[in-house]
Amino acid sequence: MPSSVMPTSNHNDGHPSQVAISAAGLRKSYGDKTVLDGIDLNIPAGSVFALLGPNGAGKTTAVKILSTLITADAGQARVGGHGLTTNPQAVRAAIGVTGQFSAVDGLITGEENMLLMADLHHLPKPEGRRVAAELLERFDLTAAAKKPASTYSGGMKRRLDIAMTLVGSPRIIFLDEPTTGLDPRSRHTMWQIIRELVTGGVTVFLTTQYLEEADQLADRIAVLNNGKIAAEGTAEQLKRLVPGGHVRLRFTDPTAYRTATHTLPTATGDNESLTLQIPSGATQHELRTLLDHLHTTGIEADELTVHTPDLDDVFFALTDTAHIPHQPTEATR
Ligand SMILES: Nc1ncnc2c1ncn2[C@@H]1O[C@H](COP(=O)(O)OP(=O)(O)OP(=O)(O)O)[C@@H](O)[C@H]1O
Repeated sequence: MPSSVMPTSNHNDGHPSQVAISAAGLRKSYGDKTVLDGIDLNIPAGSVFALLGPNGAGKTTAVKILSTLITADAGQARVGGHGLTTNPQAVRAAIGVTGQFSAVDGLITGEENMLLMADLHHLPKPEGRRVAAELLERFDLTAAAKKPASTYSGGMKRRLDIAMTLVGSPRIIFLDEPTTGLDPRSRHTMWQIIRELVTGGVTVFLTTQYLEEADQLADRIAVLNNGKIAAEGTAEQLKRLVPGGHVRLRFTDPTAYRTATHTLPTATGDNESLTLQIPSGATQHELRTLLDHLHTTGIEADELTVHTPDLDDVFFALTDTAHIPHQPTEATR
């Protein structure tokens, strides 16, 4: 068993499942502002966990606590099999942290940043050089290696940051909003990097404001709101928590649209775009019932799309913030 994971009392198929990060009742306040109000976590080794929440929800605070940068006011946590308060040194040895408090020094080159990291991890010089060169190559930074990191683009800085984190071969990596501010191509590159890390057995604790990012990457997602975890589960489980499934019918003929409006009492219509929205799940049975009804009443829509709830619906249902930045997601499937 890797030293950075701990067995739980749960045994599956005769093998103990392994937990990379666990927490119970984590609390943190600044003055009279409660930021974390009793957070419980249980993150299996080798998985991606996404902590999702609006600005100021406490995501960075959770990362800082779990990576020993600050202490919680109450609660317990174990990271990589080590108690946060009883053995913070061992926790630090097991983890890597990248994100808003990046370790990249802009005044020195990418290569020098890497070599500094290798020194911090007490790697012998030749090995430090080899590891640095390998990681720079892996993250497509070899050509820029001799340039000051301050000249790097946002995407390059994030890649350097992750490369620096990997010098210590951490089994658990905290990525605090790893793609905030990146263009779509850099964001997809970062997603690919994260997937490769997980394939290599690393546990990833990700914070994000991007619903699509959590949907794409995470095995489990927790939505943080008002200091508490409002819901936790797989993307599919979370989507099932909220209503929002509907079928949309679009017409070009106003008469057909009006007829349909009268025969479908649960539908809400948009008279300008001649579309009708009918609450419906995406199950075969519900769709067949609707299609049968359309057929027997002679309604001929020009377009029919099925919309299943997405993480946007979940987010808006579970958090009380009206606006968060999000990437366009496939609204109709
Ligand atoms: N050192 C501090 N002193 C006082 N308040 C703080 C401190 N650090 C964080 N806060 C407050 O705690 C709350 C949570 O902050 P945190 O950075 O954890 O949120 P976040 O979910 O990461 O937000 P964002 O997405 O904007 O980064 C915010 O209201 C913030 O102002």
